Amino acid sequence: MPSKKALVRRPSPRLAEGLVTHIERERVDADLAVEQWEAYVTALRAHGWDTIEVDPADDCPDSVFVEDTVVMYRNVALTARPGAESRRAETAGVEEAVAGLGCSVNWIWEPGTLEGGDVLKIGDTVYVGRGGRTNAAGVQQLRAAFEPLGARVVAAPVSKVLHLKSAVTALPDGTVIGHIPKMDTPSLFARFLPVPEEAGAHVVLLGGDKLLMAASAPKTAELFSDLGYEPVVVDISEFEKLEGCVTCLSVRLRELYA
Ligand SMILES: NC(=O)NCCC[C@H](N)C(=O)O
Repeated sequence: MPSKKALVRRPSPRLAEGLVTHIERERVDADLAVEQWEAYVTALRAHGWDTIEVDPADDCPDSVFVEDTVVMYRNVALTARPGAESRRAETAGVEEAVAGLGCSVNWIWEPGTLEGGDVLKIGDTVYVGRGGRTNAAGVQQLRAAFEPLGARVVAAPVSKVLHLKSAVTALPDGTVIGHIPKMDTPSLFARFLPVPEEAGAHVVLLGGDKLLMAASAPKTAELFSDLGYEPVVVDISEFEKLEGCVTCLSVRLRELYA
């Protein structure tokens, strides 16, 4: 039986100090951010996901972006080693949470760096973005951790956006979706559908035809509806000001062993 659990982490009171790399800093409304985060968690729960709150990391401004701290493959959790030093303290609480769920835990070690936002899984293919936050040693360690378990790891250069999944994610049938101006190498993906908005490239698969998407991609939501999908739209404007997207606010655990 596949599991439907998702890790989430409440925003830090220091959220507004979060990192920005590829965009201009804008003022973040911390209260609105908490409301948006609660609505995001509610949307996951409404679609059958059992959400598990990782202990908050109030001193880490970017800790709400929990996806970056761990990568799951089957029952194995690979604890990330963020390329952003200010984010390294985030991993301890997440490691505790996944160990508590019975996962086997593995680590990215120095000199490797890797952030979960750079890892896109489509079946047993694991795409990994080599860019500002994930280095070559991180890619090698990801291969060493997951290829013996049956994964095929494909590395993709990322230079225009923060993470691989800022540029591409995938539909339930495995079609990769991306906004071409933000992609380095669209030709890497055999079955690819371009989308008209940057935020349209980000979907969280909720199950069946349902796609969790940001309100900032209305044209892409229309495109997906027209293709027979059901967009579930959430406003995450305050997280987008910090280069966050719908994927980065949770880690879905679909193959727990217990
Ligand atoms: N996976 C993601 O899209 N993570 C977003 C992280 C945003 C955060 N401000 C950062 O720069 O690390």
